[in-house]
Amino acid sequence: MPSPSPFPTSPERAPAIAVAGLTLLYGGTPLYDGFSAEFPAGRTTALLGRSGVGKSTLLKAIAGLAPAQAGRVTDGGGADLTGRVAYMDQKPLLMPWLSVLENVTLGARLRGERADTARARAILAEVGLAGRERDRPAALSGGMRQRAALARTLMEDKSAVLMDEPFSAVDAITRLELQALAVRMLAGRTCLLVTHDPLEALVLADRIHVLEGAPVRLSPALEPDAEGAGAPPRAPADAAVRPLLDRLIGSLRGAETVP
Ligand SMILES: Nc1ncnc2c1ncn2[C@@H]1O[C@H](COP(=O)(O)OP(=O)(O)OP(=O)(O)O)[C@@H](O)[C@H]1O
Repeated sequence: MPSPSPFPTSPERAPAIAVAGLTLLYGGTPLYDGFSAEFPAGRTTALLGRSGVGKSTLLKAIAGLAPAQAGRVTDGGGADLTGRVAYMDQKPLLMPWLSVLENVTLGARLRGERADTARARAILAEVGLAGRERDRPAALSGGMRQRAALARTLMEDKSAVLMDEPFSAVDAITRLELQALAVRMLAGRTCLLVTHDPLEALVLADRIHVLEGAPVRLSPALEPDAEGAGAPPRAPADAAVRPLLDRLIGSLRGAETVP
């Protein structure tokens, strides 16, 4: 009998992610000022923007980890998202005193649940870390630590997933493999993906926004499928992807730089 997938389809219906009236100041300057946006249920939305514009802060605010002065995050129908969201930080944030396997099963143990170590091992194998389960994070390369953090996020099996540059530290081939894995595991979930790479956004996302300005504004969504590029994952060299890449690079060039 084939072994069950370590990525079961989430039993819960994926929520939309609706941000309403987000206001957040750093040093007295509003980074977000009454910002509202809705990201559709069951879809992957990529967020691009120049360095420092506020992409990570938006993800953190949605995860409840940024010090917002005002604003509400709901499923689009008024219910909050508590317990339904997995968040992967830009930095791997692994506990240095725990093994890789213990880091991946940390969420369950913090909740007082029995950790499913068989599933954790299967996910670690999927991200290319089979055989490294007992290592401490310090014994891993930067890219391996990022993959361990990705495994911990996948382990959470939430219907909404926030990922901040999840593939930035890995080599080109590993990146392609992890992108394919992400498409498989994110199917049916609501995902917000922060990336610096417009091509990565075009490979993975159903919708793409560029963040710009201070306070932040969101560009209208680019929907590659509606532009004839098909559904993700898209081949980076696909002829329909190229003009969209040019368009996104143009939007990023034209975006107001952040002081
Ligand atoms: N904890 C903090 N305290 C003060 N300022 C902060 C804090 N976190 C972020 N900022 C500031 O908020 C702005 C947006 O930061 P953020 O990390 O969200 O940008 P980003 O678009 O994700 O950047 P990058 O692409 O370089 O990761 C920056 O000017 C940054 O210096």
